[in-house]
Amino acid sequence: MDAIDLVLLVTFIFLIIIYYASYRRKYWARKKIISLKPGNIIMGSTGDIFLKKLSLYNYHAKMYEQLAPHKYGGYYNFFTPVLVVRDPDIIKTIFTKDFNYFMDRGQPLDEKNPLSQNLFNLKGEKWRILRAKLTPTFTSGKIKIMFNLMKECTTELIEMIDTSVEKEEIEVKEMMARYTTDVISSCVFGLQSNSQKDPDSIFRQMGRKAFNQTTRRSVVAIIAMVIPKFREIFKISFFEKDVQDFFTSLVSKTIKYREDNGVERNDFLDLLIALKKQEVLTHNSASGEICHVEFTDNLLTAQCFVFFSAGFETSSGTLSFALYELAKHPEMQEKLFDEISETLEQNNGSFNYECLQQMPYLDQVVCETLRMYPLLPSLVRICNENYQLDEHTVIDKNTRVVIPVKGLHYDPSYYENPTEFNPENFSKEARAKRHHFTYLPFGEGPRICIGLRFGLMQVKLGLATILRNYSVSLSPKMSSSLEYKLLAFVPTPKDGIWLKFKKRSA
Ligand code: HEM
Repeated sequence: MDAIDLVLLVTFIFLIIIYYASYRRKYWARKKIISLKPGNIIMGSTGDIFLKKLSLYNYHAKMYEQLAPHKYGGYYNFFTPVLVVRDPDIIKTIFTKDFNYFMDRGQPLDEKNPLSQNLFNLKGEKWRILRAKLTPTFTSGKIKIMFNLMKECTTELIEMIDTSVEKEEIEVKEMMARYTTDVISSCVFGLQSNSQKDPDSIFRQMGRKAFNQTTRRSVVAIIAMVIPKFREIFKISFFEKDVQDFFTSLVSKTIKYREDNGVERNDFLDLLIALKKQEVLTHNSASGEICHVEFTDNLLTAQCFVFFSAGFETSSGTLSFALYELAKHPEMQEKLFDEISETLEQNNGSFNYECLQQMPYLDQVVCETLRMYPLLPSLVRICNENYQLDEHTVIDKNTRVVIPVKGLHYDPSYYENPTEFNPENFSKEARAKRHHFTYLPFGEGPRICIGLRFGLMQVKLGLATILRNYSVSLSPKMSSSLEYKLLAFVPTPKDGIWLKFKKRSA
């Protein structure tokens, strides 16, 4: 091939891409649905992430603002049209009444990878059966039993802060991750991860690896934006192989040990082993087909893994953001400290499950933290059948539907001065006035976070324990607003969260 042929070939390929892009980018216009300007020829509306250095975390909030005042509208993720639903009534219908059309998140599933068969990824009937079986594992009764395991970890939390408090300042994101890693390891696997004593414990190393924004992960994320099925086609797991191997071997060894020695520990693993004994689960789906789900060791391992991965980073993030906001607002911190002191006085100086549930201001602070810093800034559902959204619009089968959680949480028509941290947003009166579907830090409907109660409990226990012992203030190197890593899928402050801790007198 000579140089002219090569130039012609390149021009031809370029023209095909332009033609394909401009055809795809007219999708919303063809459907007469309002949409954002297609933006960059290759990247679509997503170009803002790369060109304007807008973090993925802030991106969907921006979509939400730009599509105002419409109830819904489209944008283009590279070449893929995505529907953003802004209206809380429609969101409610999608999450609840018409859930059957929007059951799945469109996560890639790899039949050969045991860890991929977890509750977060699973689709359709298989998800439905597993969810029904796992739900009783998370009742308040079961969480209450695990409370003592959780509480043991707070003794080490205080020891860990005591040993670090001599330092000028502490990076709390990492510190809180060490606490939640210990809690989750104890309550899920029944093992002491020792992450609070040893920052480089194997559990913490694996947890860090599972969430770090590596180059590999960024490249995979970008390719998956261009070709949504990329990970599914090439069976590319989100988690690195050594992380997967570590958890697979850990769970199988622990199950064997417990089964051989008749050990019971009242943790998630015990509850999952009990399900295993129920053998094959069958269910007659709505379509009449029979679906079999066998509760094998692999399926069990996948659930342990998702409890670990979904459980520690979300809770440690919430804790760190709460401490950051309380450091910025000493008057709120003191109000919370007073509530903690009173509660302790009435409970012989010790927290129990019930008293933590009965601390209204603690609840308001945690809810407000989750409003300002939702750990999943948007929720995704795939429409599995053509769906009549309203009298004008049908959503086509396989359309990706985004619920812009962060956008709703920062909408001034629902939250006055949304960029200000204000726990009064969650007073009884304020809650009663607001549409329920304008606050979605745990999602909603049948696919709502299964670990909600557990997550809230570990956050509240951690926060109350810390504030009972220390007051916190901002390190001088912290600015009053946070910048986030560009492609991280949970909000990750670029330079960490640095706080000063001062021991309170006993
Ligand atoms: C503050 C802590 C937490 C936050 C903010 C959080 C948030 C979320 C959100 C937003 C979803 C998606 C819901 C939807 O799509 O409608 C989710 C799902 C899920 N979460 Fe959590 N989560 C937290 C803690 C936990 C914990 C502690 C566990 C387990 C021990 C857990 C396990 C899961 C699982 C398994 C799912 C998938 C549920 C399903 O698809 O049926 N989460 N979480």
